[in-house]
Amino acid sequence: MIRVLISDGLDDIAVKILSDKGYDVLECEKEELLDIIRNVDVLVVRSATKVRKPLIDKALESKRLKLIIRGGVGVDNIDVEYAKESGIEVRNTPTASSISVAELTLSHMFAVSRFLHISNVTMRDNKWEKKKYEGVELFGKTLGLIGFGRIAREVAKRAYSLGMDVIYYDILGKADGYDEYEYCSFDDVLKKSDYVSLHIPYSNDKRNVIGERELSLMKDTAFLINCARGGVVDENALLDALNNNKIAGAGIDVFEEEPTKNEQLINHPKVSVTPHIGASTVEAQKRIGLEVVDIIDDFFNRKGLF
Ligand SMILES: NC(=O)C1=CN([C@@H]2O[C@H](COP(=O)(O)OP(=O)(O)OC[C@H]3O[C@@H](n4cnc5c(N)ncnc54)[C@H](O)[C@@H]3O)[C@@H](O)[C@H]2O)C=CC1
Ligand SMILES: O=C(O)CCC(=O)C(=O)O
Repeated sequence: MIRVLISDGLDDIAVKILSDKGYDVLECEKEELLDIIRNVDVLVVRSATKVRKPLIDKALESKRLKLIIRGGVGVDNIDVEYAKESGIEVRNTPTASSISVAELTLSHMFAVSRFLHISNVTMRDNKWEKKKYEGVELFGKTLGLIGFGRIAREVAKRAYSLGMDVIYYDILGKADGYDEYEYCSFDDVLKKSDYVSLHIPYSNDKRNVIGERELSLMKDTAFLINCARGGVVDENALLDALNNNKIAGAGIDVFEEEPTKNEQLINHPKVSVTPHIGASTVEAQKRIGLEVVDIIDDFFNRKGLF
């Protein structure tokens, strides 16, 4: 029987379909993984479980693990090269959560523009700070996207329909078929935008894409939104920029360390925070779950093992 181990959870419908199809489905906490990994064929994770060399080496003791699936986009929590060298296939679900992350990005843009984050806190403290909370409209402003892949394109479409001008930079260059948006250099996106939103993967080679230099290029009135990965932004440089009024605010879903202990950042009045919930919607998790089922079916049918 093909055994599928789910760490970090998977949508209930997907778990039921897998069981109904005859897979032996186990769910475990990440602390139990090292004990169980030798006895499974498939490992399904989200972002909390780190699949590094020690865990892969444990799996190699039995050579049973054949497939690791990241139920999500970023595979920075998996040592993909080492897994592949060890004969273990790694897959992800790249499109399933794009709309959810795009909507969260817009949510942070609205939050910081209209003080939703801070008035939710102060009103619970019996304060009525109406005069302090004169915000700005998104309409007519410029949104600058760093990275122009699947999520950024969903953000662009929505921002454009709100009356924003959209500019973008991507290491791959200008994208075909998007003439309503302007392609700019990296520095020009930072200089021209009222909102800079990051939609790039985390890379060990280029950790802090946004640091002191980049923040200094932004307008004093601009907002930085990070629903991509912690570590893409230098959190100390961001705090300095916020405290020195170098930028107007930030919306952050992802942190250098998760769960974050950066209390200065999460309690900052100019910052709207969420605990890495970009993909945490009913719809995205259902799509991810169903895609995970398809990946497992395809993999074992392809190998003639099921
Ligand atoms: N907050 C959350 O819960 C979620 C966060 N994410 C993050 O969002 C990231 C983007 O996801 P997608 O749009 O689906 O990926 P994608 O692969 O479709 O797009 C990423 C784009 O960034 C570009 N890029 C890479 N490095 C760059 C750099 N240094 N400067 C400029 N462009 C660069 C690539 O060429 C590509 O076009 C993921 O890698 C993941 O880390 C994804 C899903 C959920
Ligand atoms: O699984 C999650 O909630 C994290 C989503 C994410 O960051 C991703 O898919 O890259």
